[in-house]
Amino acid sequence: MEIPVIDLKGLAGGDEERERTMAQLHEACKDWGFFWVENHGVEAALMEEVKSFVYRHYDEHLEKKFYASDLAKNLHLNKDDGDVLVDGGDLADQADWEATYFIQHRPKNTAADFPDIPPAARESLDAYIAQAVSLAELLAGCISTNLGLAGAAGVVDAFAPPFVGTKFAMYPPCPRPDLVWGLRAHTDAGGIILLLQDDAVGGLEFHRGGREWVPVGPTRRGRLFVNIGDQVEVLSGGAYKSVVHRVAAGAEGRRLSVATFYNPGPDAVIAPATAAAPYPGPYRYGDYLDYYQGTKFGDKAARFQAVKKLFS
Ligand SMILES: O=C(O)CCC(=O)C(=O)O
Ligand SMILES: [Fe+2]
Repeated sequence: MEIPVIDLKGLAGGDEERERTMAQLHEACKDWGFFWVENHGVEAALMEEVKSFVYRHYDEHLEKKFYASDLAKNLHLNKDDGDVLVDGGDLADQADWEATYFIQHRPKNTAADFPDIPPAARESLDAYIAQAVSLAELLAGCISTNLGLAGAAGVVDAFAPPFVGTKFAMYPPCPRPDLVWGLRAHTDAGGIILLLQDDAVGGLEFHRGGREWVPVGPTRRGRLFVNIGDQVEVLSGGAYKSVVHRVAAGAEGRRLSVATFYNPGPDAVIAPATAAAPYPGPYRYGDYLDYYQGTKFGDKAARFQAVKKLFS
């Protein structure tokens, strides 16, 4: 089965078309937890400008540092000596083969803290983020409607004031993809995640139905990829699930991804739609996040249980 592709143009159509699109979105959230969107309102030219910036910034500022890191040096040693100096199992449990940086956009824009971003790139980034936030808010509104969550219970109000930030990532070619992941399996802590990713190199995989790993594959036709995080699962009372995903390290070609997280603000209070659901809440999102930092690569159900005990 193919990952759903939702054409968001339908939301602006007549009643029937809009209803059909809303139903497609509901099915994608309920049955998959991840999907592609097209006609999403984020300009293709801006997407290209952001990607060019990420490549250039990596080439100029990050690549050398990355290959000088202990992780990269150890993997090269292994390869050259034909000798296993690092225990593979342990390494894959401890490190990710990725070069990343994070910029916060809301409530505060921290792009100015990065002197390496030239003004023109900064302008493209800001414009891209403004459109990405509009898209996230559109999806948040549709998700709330589909879940029957009105007013303060809806995603936008529950998250207010939202935290928005972007993780820029490059997954460099890896000499030993058998020893390490690009990014270990996890669910995302927050709300709605918009992913602008590579159109040539794949590696991202989602664990569908807890049974099979579904490769997302390179981006086609200017689409963006969307997945939902733990807070949408909690708000929905489990109607929608955040899905475990990981990134495989690849031997050939580097992979780019730009993940924009539309999350609750730290003081937002999150609670499940129905009291009967086996979910924590109400809790402060900042408390959830503190607990998540240490358990990101652990079991989600255990995390929900622990948060319930600790904070609800
Ligand atoms: O790089 C990707 O495609 C996904 C990144 C991701 O899952 C994350 O940062 O949470
Ligand atoms: Fe993720």
